[in-house]
Order: sequence, then C-alpha cells, then structure tokens
Amino acid sequence: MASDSSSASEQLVLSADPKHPANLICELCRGFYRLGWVTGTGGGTSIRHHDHIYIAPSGVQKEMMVPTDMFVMDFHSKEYLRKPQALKPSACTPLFLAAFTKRGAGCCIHTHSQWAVLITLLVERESGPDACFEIEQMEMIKGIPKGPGKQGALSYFDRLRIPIIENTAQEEDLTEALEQAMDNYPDTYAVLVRRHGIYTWGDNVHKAKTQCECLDYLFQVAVEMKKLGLPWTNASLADGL
Ligand SMILES: CSC[C@@H](O)[C@@H](O)C(=O)COP(=O)(O)O
Ligand SMILES: [Zn+2]
Repeated sequence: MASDSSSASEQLVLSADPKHPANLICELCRGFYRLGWVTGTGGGTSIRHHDHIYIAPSGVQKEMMVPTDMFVMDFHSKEYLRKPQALKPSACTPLFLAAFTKRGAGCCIHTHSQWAVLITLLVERESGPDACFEIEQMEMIKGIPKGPGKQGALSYFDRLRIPIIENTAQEEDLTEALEQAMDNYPDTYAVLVRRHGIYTWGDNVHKAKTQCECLDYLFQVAVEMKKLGLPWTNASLADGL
C-alpha cells in the first residue's frame, strides 16, 4: 500500500484533466516527436503552473513518458517536491528555469528541429552577441509577440531577430550564454543553439507552442529560400545577396 507521502507525491501529477501540466507535457512531447523535434531522447518541455514547475526526466524517450515520470519543483525554493525514483531531472532544467525566472514564462520548449539546426549553420555572422537569425516580410512573423510588456505581435513588416549561442558539451553549461542572450535581446522569445536546436518560451503552453510552430515554419522556409538564392531581409536584397 502506498505511504501517505508517496500518495501526496502522486497527487502532484495524477489528474483526469488533460490540461494538467503532467498530462500536457506527455501529450505535447508525443506531438513534438512526430514533428521530429524531440527524437532520440533529445529536446523536451517544461511547464510552470502557479508555484509548481513540471520537469520531464533526463535521457528518456520523450514520446513515451507518462505523468508519473514527472519531477515537480517549487518555483520559489527551487526544491523538488516530487522526484521519481531511478530518474534524473532533464539536463535542460536550468535553461527552462531561466525562461521562468528571467522572462516570467509559463512554458518553455526545447527542440532539436533540423530546421533550427540548419539555420544556425546558415547564419554567416561570427559567434558572439551579434550572431542572430533575421527575417522579415513573412506572414508567420505575426505569430511572435513584440516583446515582454509590449502589446500585440510583430507585424508583417517588422524584422524578427533570434539570437544564436554556441553549443557546449553539457546542456546545463548553455545556461549562462542563454541568459546573456536574453539580456542582449530583451524582446526575444527564443534562443537558437548552434548545431543543437532551439529554446522557445511563452506566457503559457498555448503561446509557447504557437510561437515554436511559427518559428519552425520560418526556419524551414528560410532554409529553402537560401537554397533558391532568395534573401531573408530587404537589407540583404539591397546588398544584392
Ligand atoms: C540525444 S541526447 C540530447 C541531450 O543531451 C540534450 O540535448 C537534450 O535536449 C535532452 O536532455 P534530457 O536531459 O534528456 O532532457
Ligand atoms: Zn538539447
């Protein structure tokens, strides 16, 4: 028979509500797997719901997870309220926390999308704070908010900028560069990681998912444009690129 503490722990993740974060993370990751975003155990999703942060385990097939696999952390103390035995929390945890603490996000999605990876290889600018993907005059730009504290979304004529940071051997070692990119690009809702993927966040699950889908669409179009010799911005057009 389960002890009181283990049943209290289970109650943090067991719910018949499909919108409960522990259910949503499993459902979202199954969808992201079909898009090729979280294959081979890579990538993942974390949700903040009030004072609780829901985190997937590390190194597991993200499309096979069940709600009882989820870790639950207290947002304020950063202590684990729930730690499934024999599992470790995702190595992405400090990066997800950066989105929750620095940006007030409600959901952060990490993908290994091949389109995101290819974009980081196609952006020719050197590494450093100036490395960013830029595109304008694309309808899907309108799916990205203007910035934290700003009303509305980018317009068709606005230029979308997504910073790129360099990959590291260990996922958690990306944290400092990700936080620096957030500071350097105060309006951004995403950071690309060269030869690795992307971190995207939003105020809630619906917004984070929408933004991640719009960005991935733009990355795919941009890769195809590059192959056709088409410029991503009007400035590139003027440069004759
Ligand atoms: C294919 S292993 C990929 C991992 O090292 C990492 O990049 C990743 O995104 C997932 O880390 P995880 O700790 O399994 O949640
Ligand atoms: Zn990763």
